[in-house]
Amino acid sequence: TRSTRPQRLLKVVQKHATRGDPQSVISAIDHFCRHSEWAMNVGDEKGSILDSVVSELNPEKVLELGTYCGYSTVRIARLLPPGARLITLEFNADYAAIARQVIAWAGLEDKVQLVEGASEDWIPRMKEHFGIETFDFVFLDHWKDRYLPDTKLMEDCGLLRKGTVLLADNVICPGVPDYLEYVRNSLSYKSYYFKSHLEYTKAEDGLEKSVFLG
Ligand SMILES: O=C(NC/C=C/[C@H]1O[C@@H](n2cnc(C(F)(F)F)c2)[C@H](O)[C@@H]1O)c1cc([N+](=O)[O-])cc(O)c1O
Ligand SMILES: [Mg+2]
Repeated sequence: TRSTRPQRLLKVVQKHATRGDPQSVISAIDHFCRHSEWAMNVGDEKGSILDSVVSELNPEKVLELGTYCGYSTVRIARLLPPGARLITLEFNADYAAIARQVIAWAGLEDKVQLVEGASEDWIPRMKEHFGIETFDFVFLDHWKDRYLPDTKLMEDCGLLRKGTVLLADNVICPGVPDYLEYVRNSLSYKSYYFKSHLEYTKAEDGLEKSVFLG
């Protein structure tokens, strides 16, 4: 039977990227998705904005919601200092299996912990299961109707501290209107919009950076 898109992405990485070289993994995926088959990676244009936010913050503890094939996982983990940790949540076991291999090909498995399951099950267990008190940086790129409830859940679980940065993908396309309204109007956040384009297309999209004020 026909392969899946994530399986085709992994094959491209294993064929065209160099083991242990995260940039070559990123470039191989971007080239394939721009010239052969679109996929819902944050992509190179929004990815550069993601890079600049991570580099400026230098986070020790990172949470990613929505691993998919591991493209943004690799983008973030490659910039983390030694000892820093990235926990990435993925609901779909098939996607998780692909992402593990992409992350390993990039040589970043020591910095990344991929956890399979639902956010509402794992967010409340971050402290007792992973020994995480609070996160320094959260990248939201999972189901768009989960951005707001999961943000409220992270608040309620005490996982955000003064200065924690949330960066949300797709705030225009597909869009996350309830999340945007919340972070832009809540007195607990200072929010900034980074205008960009939907990955590998000319459509408008953007990232929303929201700093938790405690
Ligand atoms: O739908 C989009 N993304 C949804 C992404 C969803 C991904 O997040 C995982 N997840 C679900 N729950 C969890 C957690 F964390 F809760 F466990 C993780 C899903 O299994 C999937 O791999 C999307 C769509 C477009 N587009 O143009 O249509 C462009 C994009 O950049 C997109 O991100
Ligand atoms: Mg996205």
